[in-house]
Amino acid sequence: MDRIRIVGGNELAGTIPISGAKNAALPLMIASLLTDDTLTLENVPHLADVEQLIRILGNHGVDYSVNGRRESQQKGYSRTINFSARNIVDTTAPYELVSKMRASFWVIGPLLARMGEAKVSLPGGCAIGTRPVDLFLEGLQVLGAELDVDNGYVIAKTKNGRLVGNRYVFPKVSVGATHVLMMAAALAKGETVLENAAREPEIVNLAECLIAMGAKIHGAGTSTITIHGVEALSGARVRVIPDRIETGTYAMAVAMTGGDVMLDGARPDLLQTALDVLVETGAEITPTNEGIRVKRNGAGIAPVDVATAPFPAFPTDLQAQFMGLMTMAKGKSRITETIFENRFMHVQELARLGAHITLSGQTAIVDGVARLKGAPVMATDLRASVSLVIAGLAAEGETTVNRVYHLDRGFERLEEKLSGCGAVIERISG
Ligand SMILES: CC(=O)N[C@H]1[C@@H](OP(=O)(O)OP(=O)(O)OC[C@H]2O[C@@H](n3ccc(=O)[nH]c3=O)[C@H](O)[C@@H]2O)O[C@H](CO)[C@@H](O)[C@@H]1O
Ligand SMILES: C=C(OP(=O)(O)O)C(=O)O
Repeated sequence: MDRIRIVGGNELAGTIPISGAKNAALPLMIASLLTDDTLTLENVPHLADVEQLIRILGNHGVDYSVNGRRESQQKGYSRTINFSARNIVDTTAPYELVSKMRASFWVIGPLLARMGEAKVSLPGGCAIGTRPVDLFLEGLQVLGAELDVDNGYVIAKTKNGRLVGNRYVFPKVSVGATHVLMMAAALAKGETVLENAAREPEIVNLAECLIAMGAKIHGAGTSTITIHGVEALSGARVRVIPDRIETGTYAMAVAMTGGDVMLDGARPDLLQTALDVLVETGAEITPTNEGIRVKRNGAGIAPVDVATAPFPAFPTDLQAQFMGLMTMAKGKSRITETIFENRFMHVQELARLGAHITLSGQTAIVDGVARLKGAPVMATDLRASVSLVIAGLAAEGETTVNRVYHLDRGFERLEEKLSGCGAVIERISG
């Protein structure tokens, strides 16, 4: 199993290119199931989750080509991929494929909308909470689906071959359920109104894609999304937005080590709350035509309290990285996780590097220390893993992060991007 070895202590300086967003690319790829035409996606990141979803879509009969070829020549770089779901040959998404990744469950929406049936295994994904799918099921039922859960599979059918538009008020904001119901409603008969919908930029990216495919959608990016179902959708060409979580992660790395880095291609509007928090910690953030410039020097890191919440608030996917940063703040900070009930797995690993963190329910109290010391640590989930990388970059001596397959799910060329800015970081294979 690969490991990442870091020798901490260097400031970061240079340019880091920001990749396409994993969490936008995945639903856009799934949207290809809605049409028998070709959906072309630009800026698709080269990540383990993307490769896994290609396999899952392939099982349904989706063909793909990368820049006109089956495989990319340039391993590890964002690519343009054409997806073609001309013939859907199988409406079952099996356990072996779906259990590896949460978002693969989302195929249930387009399969049901286009084919009138779907059998999808209950999902896996990062172990950060119980992550039920009740909202997906309730919402699809409101659109007229008949559902059964049997042997770990959701078996879904439409009554007369087509879903029927309706009003659904999410009892809780859910990114995944908003994606799924928006895709399902795009081909339903009549109008659907989704209230208390997620407002994340990835929802807006998916809505832009569906609209380019001929869907009639208003209000994506607000809490109320209205969808007038159409009979069929066509192909389109759509660009995946830059990854706001990757952007925030590298911004926090610079805030941690000090230095001066240009995050090339980053969009500040996708993570304004997190950038504002970084400014409070003492980092200098400058939006430019190319992206976002992040600098910190001198005065050290100021402690700041944060609580995660749905967009536009501070994202849960940056909570672990921010905790990494706060471990070396000049004082105490409180970090409250409100989205997932078990997203503090990084606490005990950060403690191995010398961090002082205590947990009180859903709040972590971080008492900043003057220095961290390198140690072997274990990656437990995607964002937790990268918080250990951030801490390792600032720790004295050597840190080894084990189980880096978590990192490969969501960070394209991490070692290359960081070493290009002066970090001592390498992957040790085997
Ligand atoms: C691939 C992808 O885009 N993943 C992101 C997506 O995950 P995901 O779409 O799984 O997250 P949700 O927004 O659905 O989850 C939010 C909360 O709602 C709960 N819930 C969700 C659905 C449901 O049917 N019932 C229910 O109770 C979840 O357990 C969680 O507590 O949004 C999360 C919140 O921003 C991010 O951390 C993930 O990185
Ligand atoms: C939690 C994440 O992914 P997933 O929803 O696929 O588990 C993530 O991207 O941080």
